[in-house]
Amino acid sequence: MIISFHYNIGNQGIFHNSIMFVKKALFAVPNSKSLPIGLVARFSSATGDIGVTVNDKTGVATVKLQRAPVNSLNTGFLKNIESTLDSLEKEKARGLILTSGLPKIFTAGLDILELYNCTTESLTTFWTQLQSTWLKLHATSFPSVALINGHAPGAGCQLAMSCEYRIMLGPKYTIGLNETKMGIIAPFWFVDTMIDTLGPRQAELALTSGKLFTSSEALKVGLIDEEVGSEEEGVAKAEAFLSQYATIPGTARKLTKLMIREKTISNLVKNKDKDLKNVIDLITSAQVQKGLGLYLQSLKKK
Ligand SMILES: CCCCCC/C=C/CC(=O)SCCNC(=O)CCNC(=O)[C@H](O)C(C)(C)COP(=O)(O)OP(=O)(O)OC[C@H]1O[C@@H](n2cnc3c(N)ncnc32)[C@H](O)[C@@H]1OP(=O)(O)O
Repeated sequence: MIISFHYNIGNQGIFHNSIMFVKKALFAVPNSKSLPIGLVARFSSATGDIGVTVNDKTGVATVKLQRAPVNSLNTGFLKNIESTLDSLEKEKARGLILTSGLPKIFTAGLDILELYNCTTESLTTFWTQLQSTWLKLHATSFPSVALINGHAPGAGCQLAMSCEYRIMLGPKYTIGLNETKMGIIAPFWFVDTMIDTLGPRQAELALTSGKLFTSSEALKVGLIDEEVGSEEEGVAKAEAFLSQYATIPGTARKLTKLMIREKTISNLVKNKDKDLKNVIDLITSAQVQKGLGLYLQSLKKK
């Protein structure tokens, strides 16, 4: 049986039971409103929706990001993602498939509106939430797969790299850390994650040029693990990857993962304040604000 719900941890919490014969919801939904089974509810919200579907045979949760138009990551949406991960940890999920519920976009990365014309206070709230959400995703106790079913620039690539396995739908979409193209630099923990994923040589080439890789280029350099031709194929491959862990003792698996990721995680944990200061200094500078304004305009002109 599959248990599915949709939730949004803003003021308008949603519990959307779309599948009949639900015996019990596996996950507690903070601030949620119960709705009659079968009733479809949609609230548009600045904090986005997260659709969670749990396969109760395997314990694997599929988490679909849904914040139209491009799943850009603002404070509320990041908080929503973090709360979802907390629920999955609490309920001892056996695996995560992180994907998008929108056509063509995995996530467009950071919401540039959180960076443009921001105050030091709003940027601090935003960036602290980003650090916190990323630390949760990077250190999940359960295995994670990013099913990249659309473009994944900037922090979209960062979220994908933090999953343990990446499957990307080809051939139309791109993925990468494109910060230098925007005249900004990737934070050191994005850089660390890319070095962990690609090795220093390919990471340097990718980061200095702000390269957005096609799926086949990404496969070649090891930014993704598999390229697929359809979402169905992607789901099947993700499930196959996760199924190998059914027979591996969870604690041994988790500790091994954390040992490998420890350096990158503790680099951020120890240097959170320094990271925040770097971001505030860079993002609030007149030059970067001008560049971000032009970048936003260029996106809107298309
Ligand atoms: C010292 C450390 C400093 C740290 C600095 C911070 C690090 C940065 C990490 C980041 O993640 S920065 C963001 C990186 N992302 C991008 O550059 C993506 C930009 N967007 C696109 O390339 C395209 O929009 C797309 C994702 C390929 C989708 O293309 P599509 O043609 O489908 O849609 P659009 O018409 O372009 O966009 C629709 C709508 O969304 C707005 N939008 C797009 N991306 C963003 C975004 N990241 N943030 C906010 N808004 C975004 C776009 O302007 C359109 O708006 P409207 O015209 O409909 O108003």
